[in-house]
Amino acid sequence: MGDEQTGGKGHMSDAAITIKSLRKTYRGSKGQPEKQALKGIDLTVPRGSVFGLLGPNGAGKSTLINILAGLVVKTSGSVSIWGFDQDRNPRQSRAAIGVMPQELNLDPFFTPRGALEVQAGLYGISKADRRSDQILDLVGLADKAEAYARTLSGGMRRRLLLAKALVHHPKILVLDEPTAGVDIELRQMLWANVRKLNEQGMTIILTTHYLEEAQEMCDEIAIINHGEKIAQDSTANLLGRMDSRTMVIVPDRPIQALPTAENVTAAQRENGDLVLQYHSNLTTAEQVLEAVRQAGIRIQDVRTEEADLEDVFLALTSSRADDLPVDDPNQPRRGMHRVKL
Ligand SMILES: Nc1ncnc2c1ncn2[C@@H]1O[C@H](COP(=O)(O)OP(=O)(O)OP(=O)(O)O)[C@@H](O)[C@H]1O
Repeated sequence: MGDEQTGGKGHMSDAAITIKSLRKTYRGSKGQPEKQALKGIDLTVPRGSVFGLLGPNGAGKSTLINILAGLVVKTSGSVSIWGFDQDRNPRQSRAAIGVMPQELNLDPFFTPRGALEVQAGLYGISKADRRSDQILDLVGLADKAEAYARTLSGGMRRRLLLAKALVHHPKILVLDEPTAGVDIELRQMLWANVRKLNEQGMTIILTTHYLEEAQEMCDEIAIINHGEKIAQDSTANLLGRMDSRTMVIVPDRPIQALPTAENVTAAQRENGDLVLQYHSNLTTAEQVLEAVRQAGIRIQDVRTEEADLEDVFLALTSSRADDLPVDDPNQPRRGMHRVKL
């Protein structure tokens, strides 16, 4: 019935979160100009997804998340959480979402169990419905249930923040930079939990600076820049947009001259490896190899590297969206992890 009214696909109740024309302007204080942190964002987060919200520093991610969490008041626009309008149904929309914040602000005088009990009280969860021990167990804090928060390590505090976000069994869990500066063990615990919760049906929204992580974890990604959404697509489609390829060839002896071919950039690394860059919609791998043979180079070994989310991100957030970053193979690429020079 709802489908008839709305044409089906865009029906609010199909989405975990629907954001329309969301704006946030921070008032300038002490002579500072005002700051438009969000300039009219439209965003739909599908139910059941692991959704990545990415953007460079200052793009507006925290502002967006804090609006979802009810910590920042929007300037205009609408936010609907699990079908509940934030303004018209504040209680239901708040109950549908749990947020694990970035800051480790915990009351030092509470124990983890105490902190969860207080949180449950805030959400009006009856004693019989509380699952504090189960949640502490999930985040690996069962043995610290009675330790004071001030005695907990940074990692344990993060676990407790995750536990607090889960107390009221939200439909949607938001994680703001959950793995910034955490050790490998905690990172693995977090991702294992995220996967488990998602399999149980929870919608997950996360921001992360680790694009490899976003690529691995997220079904769908939105990229925001300067307060505007500049892309939203499935992770696979975003990656598919990039057709840049890098072929690295280990020649069997020092080379005399670089191969030349149209639309192919060739360079040599200090270790003698040959780096050829091309676009798969312009040039085939065979054409690249042919140019290599033409230059009299014999191949001892070869590998190719595809674009990853980092490339997509850089391409989209560089000043001209249609201007793919041009790689100088003699220079390490920004944040590049696969090409070791
Ligand atoms: N309380 C505030 N008052 C004024 N300006 C603010 C305030 N909070 C954020 N801003 C500004 O709004 C813009 C967006 O900030 P926001 O923290 O949302 O970005 P972000 O994408 O989360 O960045 P980061 O990854 O660095 O946290 C920035 O230019 C920031 O300086």
